[in-house]
Amino acid sequence: MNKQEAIILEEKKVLCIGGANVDRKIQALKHLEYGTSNPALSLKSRGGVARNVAENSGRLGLKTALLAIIGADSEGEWLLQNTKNFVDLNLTELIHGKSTGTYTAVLDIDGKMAVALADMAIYDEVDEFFFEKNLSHIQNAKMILLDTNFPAKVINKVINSCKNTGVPICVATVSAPKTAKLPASLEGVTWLIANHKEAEALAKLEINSEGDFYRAAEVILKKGVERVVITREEQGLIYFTNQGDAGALVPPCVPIMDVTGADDALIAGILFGYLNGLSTEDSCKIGLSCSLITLQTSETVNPDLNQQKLLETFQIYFSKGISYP
Ligand SMILES: Nc1ncnc2c1ncn2[C@@H]1O[C@H](COP(=O)(O)OP(=O)(O)OP(=O)(O)O)[C@@H](O)[C@H]1O
Ligand SMILES: O=c1[nH]cc([C@@H]2O[C@H](CO)[C@@H](O)[C@H]2O)c(=O)[nH]1
Repeated sequence: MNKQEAIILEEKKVLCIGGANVDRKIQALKHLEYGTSNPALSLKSRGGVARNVAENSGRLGLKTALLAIIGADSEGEWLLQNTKNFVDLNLTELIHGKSTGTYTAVLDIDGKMAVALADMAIYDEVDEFFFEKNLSHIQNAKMILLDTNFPAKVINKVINSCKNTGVPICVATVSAPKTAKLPASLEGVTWLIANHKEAEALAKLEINSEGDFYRAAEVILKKGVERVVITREEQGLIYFTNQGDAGALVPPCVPIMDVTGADDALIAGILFGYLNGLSTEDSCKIGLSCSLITLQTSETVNPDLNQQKLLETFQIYFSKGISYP
């Protein structure tokens, strides 16, 4: 049996492509005062959008692999050790002479991010050769999750491959500046998940009202996306599909420790619902349940997440009228 046949025989996986970072979070102990020193508490956590979605998905029981690059340094080793129990890391490469990506966020007393810095020069090392080398895995995935950490050329090639093969793909926009790396045509994209600022950047319009959220979603759909989700912090999210389904979902109020990673948990939950045959609305409710679980921990991925916890949270807040898979 050659390598190609072995890949096809293997159980298909959700392949997450993009960032794997070390997160450094500094939580203010009182309301932040700018231009002076603030008392704070520091925390190091596993991060990177693709890695976070992969870990959350793995914890939910989906067979998941990560296509990422990390530095051949102690931070990279720490990341591998803390990811390998949930995610197949065979495709994740160690790069000598480059530092593992870091994300440093300053959080206000309420757990909301005040400012964050992304030191991720390592992702510039990802080139078309890296894509070609991994093409058979991309073509044979059950589903692709693609974030916008890698260079535009690579992002473009992954989206094109999915368009040509019909492998479903979910794009996570990551940040407003990185949204600019996405191609003008998003044909072949099954899900696109963006926050308020990322949706503004992608749709090239300001979102100031309820109607503006739907206007932005419509512009994004016109680029060829099948389903778009725009998240909006405590107001939850709106979804809009090219089949004409649309709606707004508002989560319940829960005590918040740290918002970092709530979006990545939401994406993993949406993928879990979608791959289990749920509707767009119900997949989004599963996603919201996962983000509620993440908001209540200071870790970027809640180590207590599992299918049982998801089911309990989902039933408490959203069970009415849904047939859970
Ligand atoms: N304050 C909050 N209260 C309740 N839910 C929240 C809150 N903040 C975020 N969420 C949940 O997390 C989801 C994603 O949050 P948000 O819109 O802030 O995206 P994001 O900025 O990409 O998130 P992240 O901070 O994880 O990068 C929301 O759709 C919502 O379900
Ligand atoms: O440019 C980026 N900023 C932030 C992240 C990651 O987002 C996560 C929170 O949603 C966090 O873990 C950070 O590493 C990234 O991968 N790229």
